[in-house]
Formats: sequence, C-alpha cells, structure tokens
Amino acid sequence: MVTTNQILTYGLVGVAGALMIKKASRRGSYLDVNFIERTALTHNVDHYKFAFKSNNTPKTIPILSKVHLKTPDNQKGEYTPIFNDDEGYIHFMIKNYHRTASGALAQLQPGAEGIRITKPHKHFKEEVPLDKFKQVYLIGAGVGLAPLWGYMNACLEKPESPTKIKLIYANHSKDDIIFKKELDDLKTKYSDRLEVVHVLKTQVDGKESDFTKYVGSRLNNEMLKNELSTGAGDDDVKVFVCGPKKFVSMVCGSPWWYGGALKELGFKKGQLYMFH
Ligand SMILES: Cc1cc2nc3c(=O)[nH]c(=O)nc-3n(C[C@H](O)[C@H](O)[C@H](O)COP(=O)(O)OP(=O)(O)OC[C@H]3O[C@@H](n4cnc5c(N)ncnc54)[C@H](O)[C@@H]3O)c2cc1C
Repeated sequence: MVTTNQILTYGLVGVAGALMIKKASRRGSYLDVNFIERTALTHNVDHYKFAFKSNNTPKTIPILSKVHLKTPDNQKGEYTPIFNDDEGYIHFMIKNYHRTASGALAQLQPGAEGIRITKPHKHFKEEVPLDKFKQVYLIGAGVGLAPLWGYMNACLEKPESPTKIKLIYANHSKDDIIFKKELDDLKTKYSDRLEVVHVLKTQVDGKESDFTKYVGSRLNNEMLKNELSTGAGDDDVKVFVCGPKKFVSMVCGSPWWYGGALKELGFKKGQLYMFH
C-alpha cells in the first residue's frame, strides 16, 4: 500500500525532476560563440563580431530578433543582431555602460572563450514584412538604432520592395550618431526610398545645422508633427520605435505603448511597434 508520506515524496521528486529538466532545457538553449573582433563605431558604441562554435547552429539570425548574450562571468545583455553576413558571423552594435554585460564585453580579447548566446527569438509574430508597407517610420534614439538598422537595410536591399523609409534618429550630439557615414551612403544610394532626419540635443562644432534643422533640443511632439505629417490611421503605414524608456514613452506612451505623441497625431495602436 502506498502511504501518504510516499505520495508526498514521489510528488516532490517529480516536481524537482521537472524543474531540473526545465533548467537543463533552458541551459541548452544557449549556443557557444567565439569572440572574433570589436571595432569602435562611436566613443561608447562598438561593433562586435562573433562566430558560432558548432556547425549545428543557425547560419543566419532573423532581423528584428532578440538574443541574450552571456559573458564568461555570467552577465547577461539583451541585444539585436544588426546584420548577417555570407560567412555566418553574427554582428552586434553594443553600447559600453562600463558595468554589467556591456562592461564585461568591452574587456574581451579576440579568441575569448565562454561566451554564449540564446537562440534568437523573433520580435514580430508574423514574418518580418519587408515589402508589405507603403511607408515605414523608424523612430530611434542612441543605440536604440540596433533593431531599426537591421530592418532598414534588409528592406532597402529588397529591390522590388515599395516601402519608403523615414528614419528619425535622436542623439545627444553628432559624436553619438552611430553609422553616420553609412547612413549618408544609404541616403545617396536609395534617394527615392530613404529619408534620414537627425535630432541633436547639443552642438559640438557648430556645423550640425549643415545636416539637420533640429539642433538644441530633444525630440518632441512638434518635431514629430512636422515629420510624420502623413500616414496617421493608414494601415499601410507602420512606425517602429526603439530607444531609452522615457523616449519611447514620450513617442508612444506607457505603460501600454499606446499613447504619447503618436496617439495625439492620430496613429492607431496597430500601426505602432515598439521594442521594449
Ligand atoms: C529589443 C531591444 C533590443 C536592444 N538591442 C540592443 C543592442 O543591440 N545593443 C545595445 O547596446 N543595446 C540594445 N538595447 C538597449 C536599448 O536600446 C538602450 O538601452 C536604450 O535605447 C538606451 O540607449 P542609449 O543609452 O544610447 O540612450 P541615451 O544615450 O540615454 O539617450 C539617447 C537619446 O535619446 C533621447 N532621449 C532620451 N530621453 C528622452 C526623452 N524623454 N525625450 C526625448 N528624447 C529623449 C536623447 O536625444 C538622447 O540623447 C536593446 C533594447 C531592446 C528593448
């Protein structure tokens, strides 16, 4: 006969076993990567290149997906790959906050062991729509450019895509703009499909007004009203937003990510997609 004590013991063993399996499978979802190199993009943002250690891994990472990167000392950061290349390397832009994961990553030497990333999970539930929309507004600040950069390049590179893109990119100063030259080159190459509007809070050399009229203030409702003058209420127009929390909530409200300037301008909830 099975006693109450035995039932309790079997029950506890069962629960412990289930928890161990869950933990193991979670652990198993990390993939080992090799750190290849780091190059400076700005004074505090670096381009990181990694390679998967095993052949039994994805060769590409979907754009707009998010991964957790774990450092050798077990610090975790949340990042979006900025592009895939033909040789199977994974590329990130990572801001160094001199602490936690980003601080540890900044100390890595090429060849460093013990770095792991999670299998990518997509942000979008549907397939990433590269040719579905007539107009996409990308509103980003600082290193919040990361997911927007992946989308922008993939969309522009798709020759038959009808999507026009306007990037509104807010930074503290000119020195903080990530991929400034690359953005200029893309504007030239895709002059009929890409518009870039910089917003700079501070002047450094007085030449900022050569490339933007928005100098001396952070992005605000008035600027958004000027720059997003069409598309409110139109299902063929999407807005993607990424940046610091206060920036995102100014643009599209919080805590439910519908509100802020975009709601005031008449954009519908279904038109907005924010990374948070
Ligand atoms: C899905 C996802 C993916 C991410 N991927 C990456 C990644 O790949 N790499 C990475 O390093 N980080 C990543 N992050 C982190 C995240 O993007 C940054 O922590 C966040 O954007 C802050 O960036 P920052 O430090 O450059 O901003 P800050 O330097 O703090 O601010 C940048 C600019 O934002 C503007 N701003 C700030 N607050 C306001 C406000 N209230 N009103 C108006 N303008 C304002 C100002 O112009 C300021 O100069 C990711 C986050 C998420 C949610």
